[in-house]
Amino acid sequence: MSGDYLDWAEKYRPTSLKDVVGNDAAVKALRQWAETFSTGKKAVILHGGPGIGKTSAAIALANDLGWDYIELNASDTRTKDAINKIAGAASKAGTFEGAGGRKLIILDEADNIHGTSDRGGEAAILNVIKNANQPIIMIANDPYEMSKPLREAALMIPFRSILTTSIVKVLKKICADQEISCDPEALMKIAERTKDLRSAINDLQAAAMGSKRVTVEDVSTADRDVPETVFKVMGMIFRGHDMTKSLDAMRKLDERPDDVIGWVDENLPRSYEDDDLEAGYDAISKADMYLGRVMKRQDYGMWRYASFMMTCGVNNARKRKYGGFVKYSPPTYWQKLGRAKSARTVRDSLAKKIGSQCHTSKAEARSTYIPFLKFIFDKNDYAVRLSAQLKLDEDEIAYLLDAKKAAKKVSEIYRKSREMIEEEIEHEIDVFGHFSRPEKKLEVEPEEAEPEEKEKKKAGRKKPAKARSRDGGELDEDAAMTEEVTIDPAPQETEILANAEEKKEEALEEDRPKKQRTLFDF
Ligand SMILES: Nc1ncnc2c1ncn2[C@@H]1O[C@H](COP(=O)(O)OP(=O)(O)OP(=O)(O)O)[C@@H](O)[C@H]1O
Repeated sequence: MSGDYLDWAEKYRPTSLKDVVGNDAAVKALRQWAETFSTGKKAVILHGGPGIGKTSAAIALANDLGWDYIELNASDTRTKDAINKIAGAASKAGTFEGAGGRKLIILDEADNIHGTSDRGGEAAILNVIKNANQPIIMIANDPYEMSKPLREAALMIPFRSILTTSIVKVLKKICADQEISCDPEALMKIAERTKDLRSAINDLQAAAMGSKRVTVEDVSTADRDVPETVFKVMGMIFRGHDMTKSLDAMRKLDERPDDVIGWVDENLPRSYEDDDLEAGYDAISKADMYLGRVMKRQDYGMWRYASFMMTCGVNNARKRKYGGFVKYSPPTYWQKLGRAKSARTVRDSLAKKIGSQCHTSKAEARSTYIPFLKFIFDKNDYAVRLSAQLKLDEDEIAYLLDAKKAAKKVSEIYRKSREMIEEEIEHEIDVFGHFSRPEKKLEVEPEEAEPEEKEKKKAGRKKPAKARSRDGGELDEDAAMTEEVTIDPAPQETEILANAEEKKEEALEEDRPKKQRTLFDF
């Protein structure tokens, strides 16, 4: 196998019938039909659910028998011309023969032939089946969507879902080839939720993206993160054969049409090309127009047309067959909106904090103070002090610095500001309780004070345990203690005590680290 495939389902498509997993009876019947082609029916219909190996078996058969093959899509209006050409060429001996003497026509989506406006397609196929000497394999999910004459002209070979154990075997082989270590439980989980090998391979690829190990968590996270129903609807719109099913599925979704259109818009360019892409955008623009009318006229009946255009319209825009793995994503503008919203929240909480410190409105804080703060936050020293003063959290610091929350600078400023706040609290407690440091510095004691009074006063200062708390009860006790000290002093004593208090305050002031009192007091 060669080529650098992005799509694992394509990369691991079986090239020989012996590699087709499961469906042994169907594979056997197909081989027999091919080997007895000249005497039997000219066409077969391989039918069954999606992703179980119908197309793979057809291609593998051609490989095994050395036949050339051409893959056509029944829903493509150009198919009729192509088939006519092939049918015409087939009558000319020699020009149409592959290495093994045959050219196989693989006609995909044969059950969708009625979906085309060009009914001539079906007649052309019938004509080829009847007149040409070349084999045709028609692939269909639901053969009863095909006309009776077409069904009767072909041999019907049913394909069934693949056993979970067989799916696990295929996934294991892929893991080995990709050099990925994979929890058997994770493989089981992938296999159990689908009977379709293509989906299982896609799920494995999605879970293994960017890693060389796949765990159950990877598989479950993929489940959890994505609202699967939206993804299913995307699959029906971009890959489904029945446009009405996509509309029904969308209606059952718990999403508003104005949200679903974002999904369709996001995933359209990943799913379609060229003309299909253009036609798809055309359908989206019509859907958008109806959504606009809903808004303008408040006429929610218009949602019906919008929904129709974004599902059936986009589905019908597809004229070609697309293979390949498409990882559907939520609209990117949601992600942007999410980011913008969180930035708005941070800005508002910041404005509130500034507003209450500076006695200004939130709006004023937003328009005047925040830009100024952003400017002075460049000076690291100010940033720490301001962060402490405003008790900023990391989001708010990051906002002012225009940095990511995880940035080292942000966590550094945050840490230092928290230390500063703690120091400040401790200091306030000290001052409030009148203990420790001031005691040492205070040299002036009122000599005349009664020893008993002095004792009481000292005892009053040494009440740290209670002074630590600011609750009412303890304050009262402390206040009572002060009262005891100041009760009925002699005039001289009053003056001396007042002096002593003044000096004590001065000493305290000197001893106190420079505290920023207002936001802009540096
Ligand atoms: N039976 C199988 N054996 C091996 N690989 C398979 C089998 N079925 C599906 N696959 C894997 O899934 C991919 C898609 O399978 P395939 O195109 O054969 O499905 P399909 O039945 O034709 O589906 P659809 O009806 O949607 O076209 C293949 O490329 C291959 O990787």
